[in-house]
Amino acid sequence: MTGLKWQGDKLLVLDQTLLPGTEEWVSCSGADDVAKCIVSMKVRGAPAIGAAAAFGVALEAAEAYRQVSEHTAAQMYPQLEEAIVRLGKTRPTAVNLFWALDRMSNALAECRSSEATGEQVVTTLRAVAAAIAAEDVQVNRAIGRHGLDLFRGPVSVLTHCNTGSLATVEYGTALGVIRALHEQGWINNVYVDETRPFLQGARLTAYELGLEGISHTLITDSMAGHFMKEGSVNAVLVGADRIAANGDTANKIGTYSLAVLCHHHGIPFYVAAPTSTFDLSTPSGESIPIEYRDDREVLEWLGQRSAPARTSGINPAFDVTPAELIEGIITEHGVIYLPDKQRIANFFREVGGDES
Ligand SMILES: CSC[C@@H](O)[C@@H](O)C(=O)COP(=O)(O)O
Repeated sequence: MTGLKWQGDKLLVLDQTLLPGTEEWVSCSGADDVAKCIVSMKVRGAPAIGAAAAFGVALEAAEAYRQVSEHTAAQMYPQLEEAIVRLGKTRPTAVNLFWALDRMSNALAECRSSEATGEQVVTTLRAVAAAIAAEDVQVNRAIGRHGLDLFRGPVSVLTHCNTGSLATVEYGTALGVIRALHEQGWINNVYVDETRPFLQGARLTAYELGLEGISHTLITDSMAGHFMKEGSVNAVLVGADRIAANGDTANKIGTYSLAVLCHHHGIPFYVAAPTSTFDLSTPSGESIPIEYRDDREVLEWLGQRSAPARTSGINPAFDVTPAELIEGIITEHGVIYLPDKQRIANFFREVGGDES
């Protein structure tokens, strides 16, 4: 399954806020439509946001090309630069958004320096966006394969938030590893944290696992320790929104608590993420920007106030897990065991990634 359908002249976004009850696709024809989908969480999950934003820039190029009278690329650039800025302001934590927008920006700069025609700009940006989406699927499948190296046979795992096809372009990161384990017949059960307050686990992960026929049990976030203590959980697998140069990892709020619980119970805690989720220019988790969302997500339940009228709330959407609590980061190029600054730098040197 996928939550993004690229149709060349438009992007269809599966409205994730309505799942699992209703499958409704929203049609986007420009960067603003895509930005609104990201802000309202119709599309969410770090790699999915990146791919959607890239398509948003490509759609804007077609829109700009239709509007310019003489069809010269020079007239299109200000509109496209504005679109990139607009998309970059949608959500602050998931670095894949900025990674994808940088790729689109670089493509635009190349068009400019090669004096491309307006039509060539449209074609180029469409091709780069489509490549970002296609690569994501391949990368997730590779993460799934490398994740198998960590296991020898049947296991029960616990996961948090949604890291599946809906959070990516297809297949998923942590959920991709779970899919790969399931394909081996190695999943006894998946404990799915409901993931308060937005319920990505209850609404989306349970939905995806159900579609795949993967055995799963929904729990509230606060039950994780109980099931670890009774020996029901063999490993925890989560995704990431941004990984700093020293391995500190920002992910959905509640991830840090899971890592601490794993440490206490001697359960391996794994992060599954593409190399595009590493931000090597951020030295440690302290500098990762954390998104604070509307307090009403905490103070209300199904749109009805559940807390007393005068009670205030606070809603950080992500937390940071220190690298020392992470047993391994599963990437498309292999696993970085016991990640730290040196091991991550060595890894990127070996795989030939950008270390700037
Ligand atoms: C492959 S997804 C990794 C993370 O993006 C995911 O676990 C997560 O935290 C998503 O947060 P969200 O706020 O739903 O966009």
